[in-house]
Amino acid sequence: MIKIQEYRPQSFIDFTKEENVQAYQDALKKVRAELVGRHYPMVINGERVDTAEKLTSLNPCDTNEVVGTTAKATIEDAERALQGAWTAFESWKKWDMDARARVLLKAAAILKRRRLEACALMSIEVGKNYAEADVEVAEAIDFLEYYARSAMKYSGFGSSETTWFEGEENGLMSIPLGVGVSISPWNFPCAIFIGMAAAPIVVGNCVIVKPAEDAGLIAGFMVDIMLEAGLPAGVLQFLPGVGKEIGEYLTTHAKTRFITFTGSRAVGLHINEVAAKVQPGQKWIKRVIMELGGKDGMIVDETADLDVAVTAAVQGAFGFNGQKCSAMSRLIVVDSVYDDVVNAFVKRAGALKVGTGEENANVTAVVNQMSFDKIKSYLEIAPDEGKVLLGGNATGEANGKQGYYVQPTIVGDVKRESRLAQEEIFGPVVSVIRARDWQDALDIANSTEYGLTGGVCSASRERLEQARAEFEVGNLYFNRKITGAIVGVQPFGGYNMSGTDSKAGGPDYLANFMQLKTVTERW
Ligand SMILES: NC(=O)c1ccc[n+]([C@@H]2O[C@H](COP(=O)([O-])OP(=O)(O)OC[C@H]3O[C@@H](n4cnc5c(N)ncnc54)[C@H](O)[C@@H]3O)[C@@H](O)[C@H]2O)c1
Ligand SMILES: N[C@@H](CCC=O)C(=O)O
Repeated sequence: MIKIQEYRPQSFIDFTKEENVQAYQDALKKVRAELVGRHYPMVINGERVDTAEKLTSLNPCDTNEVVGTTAKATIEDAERALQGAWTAFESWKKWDMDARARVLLKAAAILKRRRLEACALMSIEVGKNYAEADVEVAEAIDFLEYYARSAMKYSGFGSSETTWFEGEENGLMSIPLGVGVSISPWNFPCAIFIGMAAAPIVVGNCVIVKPAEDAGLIAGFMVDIMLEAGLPAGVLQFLPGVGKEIGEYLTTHAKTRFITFTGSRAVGLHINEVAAKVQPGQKWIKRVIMELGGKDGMIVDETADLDVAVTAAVQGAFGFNGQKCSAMSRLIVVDSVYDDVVNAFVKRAGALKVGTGEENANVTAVVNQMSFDKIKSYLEIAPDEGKVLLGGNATGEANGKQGYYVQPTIVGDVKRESRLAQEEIFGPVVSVIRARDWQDALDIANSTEYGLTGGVCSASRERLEQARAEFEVGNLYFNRKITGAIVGVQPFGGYNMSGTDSKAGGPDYLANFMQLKTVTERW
């Protein structure tokens, strides 16, 4: 077994220190000189292969800027990648678990050295500010480090415990599934992208990775690191392309053994449906692991520390412009403290600066035109569904730059059953809902079809214990923000329509990508 230190999450960079801000700005210059304008081809069977058509990544904070391009895979490319991955599987599955884990550890080491480059690239490609980009790259390093260590417990015959039985040897072997497809979103294009690839790979599977259309460059950057770390040809097939085309082809394909998907509820449910249909020649029931959207609520009751609650609300709602599945999009406040909480929340959110990721603004542009239009459509109905207390406009401009800018928006007295209170908007828009009392607040919190993150700000032990038992979410937080789960510390995944609760960054996550074989030998 490899001798390595116990897993410890990465610490975050302190951007209150001038030298760290300077280092970030130097990285932005380096990335602008070396990565912006670059083209990433596909990687199939270890070869870089290009396509006639390309996908273009735009800077959302300055839509006049093309950040770079990737190949746009065709159905034929997808077929070749799938067949090639099955060939690679024949040898990769026989690699020693430690040897596979070593590739992840090496990739983590390279990423640590290139940490600020990865951050800077995301500031330009998806508009993350410094802290948001840093937290994400730290998470990507953590996934690699954590899954490498987790894999070791599945090494060898009898790696899972069975009960002793006289006269026999019994053992439970964990074996990889085969070739799967990993389809990722643009909002965590480094951490989720690499976490969903590294986990199946380290336990012996081969994976076709299909990044989101808006974030192909950071995905290409991460693939380069995995290859530099020594991943053999065909184990990780990089297939940038359009979800509705190659994503659809691969999820429907008879030779796809598993699908790991993170993205919207609509696409996730569609994939779940097509994957369930058995295709001619298909030998297995496809395993589907999916993490979807959220409409996450945080309750503030009359016993809460107001300052703690408002800080948690601002961080949870507006971090990366509310473009997190975990974002606090519903603030549920009990009537007796409603005015105090909401006034303080509006005041604090009103001080947030809107601008580019590169300028390290608090709130930057949302990712693309479709997202901008969708958020705008919710802002249009906001005055009918509540009282707009802050923002309310999709300006499309900030500090002279054209981009997908939306003002931080707070809508008060939103009705609990309204669209604003029930549908995932995925932008800097918060619905505040007035509850009669604590029990009413908990009922409102549980009144959506989602169940990803949730929070309670309260000093009442009794209420916290009730929420621990009754708040229906996969990740529940007390007296802090409801975003920012750390690998190994807060395993992440949702209930109900938020997903299959696979708990990325948790102790059992790798089991999603293995099948168990019980072997008995009578002596
Ligand atoms: N629960 C979580 O852990 C988690 C984490 C991040 C994001 N999300 C969710 O992701 C969503 C935002 O991401 P998005 O806009 O990229 O989501 P999306 O569903 O639009 O796209 C996700 C991926 O699916 C692909 N895709 C689209 N149609 C497809 C099809 N028919 N077949 C196969 N693949 C297809 C896309 O190309 C993309 O790579 C939000 O709903 C957010 O809550 C959830
Ligand atoms: N894991 C992240 C959210 C990922 C979804 O967008 C968090 O905990 O905030």
